[in-house]
Amino acid sequence: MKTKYLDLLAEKYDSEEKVVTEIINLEAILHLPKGTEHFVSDLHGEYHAFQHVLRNGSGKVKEKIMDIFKDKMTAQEINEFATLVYYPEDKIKLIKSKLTNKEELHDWYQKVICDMITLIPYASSKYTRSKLRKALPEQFVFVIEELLYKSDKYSNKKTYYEQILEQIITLGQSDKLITGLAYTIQRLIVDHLHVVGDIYDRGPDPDKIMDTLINYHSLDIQWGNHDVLWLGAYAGSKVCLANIIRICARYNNLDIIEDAYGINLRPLLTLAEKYYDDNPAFRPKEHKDRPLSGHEALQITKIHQAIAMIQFKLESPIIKRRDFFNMEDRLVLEKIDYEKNEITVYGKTYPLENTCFATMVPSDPAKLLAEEEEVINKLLVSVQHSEKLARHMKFLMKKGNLYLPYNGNLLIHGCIPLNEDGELEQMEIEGKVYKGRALLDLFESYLRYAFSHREETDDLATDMVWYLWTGEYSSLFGKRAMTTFERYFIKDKASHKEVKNHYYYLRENEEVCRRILEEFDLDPDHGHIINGHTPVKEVEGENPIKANSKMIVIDGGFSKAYQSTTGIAGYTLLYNSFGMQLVAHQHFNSKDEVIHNGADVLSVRRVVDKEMERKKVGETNVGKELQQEISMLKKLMEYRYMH
Ligand SMILES: O=P(O)(O)OC[C@H]1O[C@](O)(COP(=O)(O)O)[C@@H](O)[C@@H]1O
Ligand SMILES: [Mn+2]
Repeated sequence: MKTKYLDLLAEKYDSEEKVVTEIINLEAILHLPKGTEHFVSDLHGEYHAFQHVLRNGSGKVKEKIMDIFKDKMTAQEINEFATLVYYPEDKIKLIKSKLTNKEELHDWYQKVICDMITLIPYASSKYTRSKLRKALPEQFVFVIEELLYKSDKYSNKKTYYEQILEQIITLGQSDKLITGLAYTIQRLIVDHLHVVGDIYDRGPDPDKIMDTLINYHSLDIQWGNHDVLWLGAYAGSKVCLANIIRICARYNNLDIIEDAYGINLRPLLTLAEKYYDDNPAFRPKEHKDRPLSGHEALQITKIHQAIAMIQFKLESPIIKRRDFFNMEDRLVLEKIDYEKNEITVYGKTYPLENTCFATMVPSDPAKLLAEEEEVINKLLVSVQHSEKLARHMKFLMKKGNLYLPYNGNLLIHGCIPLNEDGELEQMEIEGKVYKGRALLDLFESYLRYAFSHREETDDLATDMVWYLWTGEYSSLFGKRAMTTFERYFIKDKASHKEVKNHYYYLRENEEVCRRILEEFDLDPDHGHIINGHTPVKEVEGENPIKANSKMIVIDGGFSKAYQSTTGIAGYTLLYNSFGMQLVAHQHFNSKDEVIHNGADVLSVRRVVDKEMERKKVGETNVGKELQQEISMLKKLMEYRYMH
């Protein structure tokens, strides 16, 4: 090892005692049980449902409360207390509104603070004191530590402790303290969060989810195809940009574009008003909590058509300049017989309905009108100048990857493209053939390049981002083609079918999963593949745990739009030192219902895997890093102090 590095390290550890203390500390941590990992996916803008799952730790918070208080509290009291931990601000307000006098409130404060102080040591029993300290509300660390570590063996301090509590209450600090402690408990119960893709699209509040994630203590993200679409838009892909606006229009979510991200839709609206009218195929989806006036609905219908047509036109030149995308079938505008109003795709001819081709010149159907070009260019400027979007996209890049090997498992939103024999599918890019992990690494490097060269809009890297959204061998999409055009304009549903990559059938097979794990240098005896992306249809009896538990699919549909297909409201996964558990969530109605009725989402647990022996930090990713630190410190010890 370079002595220079050791000299630098010695600046931080400038005494023998400091080195020794750190080695002892790290060695000891390796023997603590591993922290709880929490996996979620396909959040699709459903901020409230996500918040609930995050705050209740997929049921873990209540479980810990039960462990401690089941003999001391009624079921009703446990519910109330759990709700307080999930939503402290709202619950405190509600309780206060019900209490009639100061004494009652005083007693309530006293009891609740004591209960929380009782729960915290249990919730933090896997952690070092220093880690617990970091999780405590900063302004109250001293007070809380006094209460947490109270020892009154000699009965000298009884009144001292009582006084601390009394002063907090009389000085009006209880609400703040209880709120802080509630968040401490949430944080202690989940050590690390994995978001296995698709934060964006369909639901109303992806931006709020991003803000939550930015403030979360520890997480990683595996991008989904919808996240990549947003990254692509920000990175300069006009076709990705057209797509995100189209999807927002379709789901009546243009507020995200206009209000949340401050992107100006006026030029698009002007164009839309000029060329389009009502059209049943483009009316926005209805939400019972966000009703639209007739006028608003009509406006969105027009915008939806305008941006969809721009999208289809923008696809054409990319398909033509990138032969190897192998997407000629998607040159749909050029497959239309404009006289007969029909289209021939995949060898079949269909009549078209609900067409809106006012801006199209049949002799050159993919040509953007000057007005359309101006609109999309202005939109791009607006997107790339949104401060909030910049913040969210940069975070998505910083915490995100296409896939992640973590603690022996492979986390990936979509798939590893396979051929029908279960071999890794090959793709030729710029004259070289790639497959498996190498293909994914290349995809990721293109995305990162495009992101850091936002001014380049038609280069290979930017086109590749769109390929990740919709290409046959994209690990995020993994279907033969996206039939968006057919879904709008062809009645026959057979034309809407999107043929899935073999992966989605072969992943039922243990051997296939084992080989994929090996491709990523993971141990097939212990690892699992964790996927999102394809809604698991519980109603039809589909099992999210596949291939003898090697494969777990956790897209149960947070997305309200998909809940009737899945029959549940999302899966999440927990992985602690005892093993892995899948949690199936029932419909989440509203936060208010939880706060008022203590009605928690009922969740059903299924054990995926049990550890034979409790797993320790030493066996985890973090443990490996700590071991490296220890070995450095030992070298420093020899070099500096052991002569
Ligand atoms: O249900 P919608 O919103 O029309 O979206 C359908 C489209 O979404 C996709 O399923 C992609 O989104 P997912 O990643 O959520 O599956 C496409 O394959 C399909 O064409
Ligand atoms: Mn997806």
